[in-house]
Amino acid sequence: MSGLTAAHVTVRYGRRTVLDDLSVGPLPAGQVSALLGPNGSGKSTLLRALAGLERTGATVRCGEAELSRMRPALRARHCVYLPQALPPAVHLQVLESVIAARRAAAPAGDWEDDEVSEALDVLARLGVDDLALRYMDELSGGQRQLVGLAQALVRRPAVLLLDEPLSALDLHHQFSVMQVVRRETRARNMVTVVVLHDLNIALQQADYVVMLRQGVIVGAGTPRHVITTQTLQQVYGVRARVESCSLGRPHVVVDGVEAGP
Ligand SMILES: Nc1ncnc2c1ncn2[C@@H]1O[C@H](COP(=O)(O)OP(=O)(O)OP(=O)(O)O)[C@@H](O)[C@H]1O
Repeated sequence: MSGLTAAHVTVRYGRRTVLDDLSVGPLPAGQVSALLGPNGSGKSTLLRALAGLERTGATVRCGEAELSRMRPALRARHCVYLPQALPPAVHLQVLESVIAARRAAAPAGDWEDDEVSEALDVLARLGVDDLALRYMDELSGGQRQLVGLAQALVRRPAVLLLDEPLSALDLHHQFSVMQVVRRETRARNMVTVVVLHDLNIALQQADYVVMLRQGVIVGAGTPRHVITTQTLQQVYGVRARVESCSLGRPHVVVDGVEAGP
């Protein structure tokens, strides 16, 4: 079966069970899936479990490959995870950092002759090729986030896991980055999973969404199917509607918040 599936995902922090025997997927190949849910609902924990970065008894498969049986180095080649934290502000040129990421993903001796042009091309697709010769420790937070995405994309994974990749970006870059991620996902038939807070971006840019509440999946499917007045009330505690704009695209209008628990 094509796509990413995970079964029996259980994650505990100390005595606290955050995810209890969760199953998710298949998250389709060639499409962007968004993990949604309020703060603390378990999105990052689930993403880290998919990446193999949490101790969990889960079985994680991508197509025929069983990721959960792979050695960490091999799994990391299949599956690139970009954490919420920005890439470190080290004194390294942007271009070097992207080339280093590409080399880390390719087996030794399998580096391509045109790695410089490949790295520049990824930076150009994200609209930041003008930063190529700048140093990471001289960049703004948003610029570093874009370079982090370039480092992830240049590794050409089968599975791309992005934790809030838009958090430091301006409005233009939020949309342009999602367009690049969608395009790359389709072109390479990747499974892309993105943790998002912006439900309007999820409605317009994700193909598939999984909504979590307190570590439990309350809905999975197309954004229009999952993001509804009922789930917004139940999961986010807001009174809201999903309307169509003048171009017919869906967007969330919030009328108020429910009384606190
Ligand atoms: N290292 C940790 N140690 C203990 N508890 C943790 C740890 N990391 C996360 N948790 C707890 O696990 C739960 C899920 O956290 P997680 O970061 O997965 O949520 P999230 O949905 O990604 O939240 P946010 O939207 O705020 O980033 C939270 O209650 C959190 O406090």
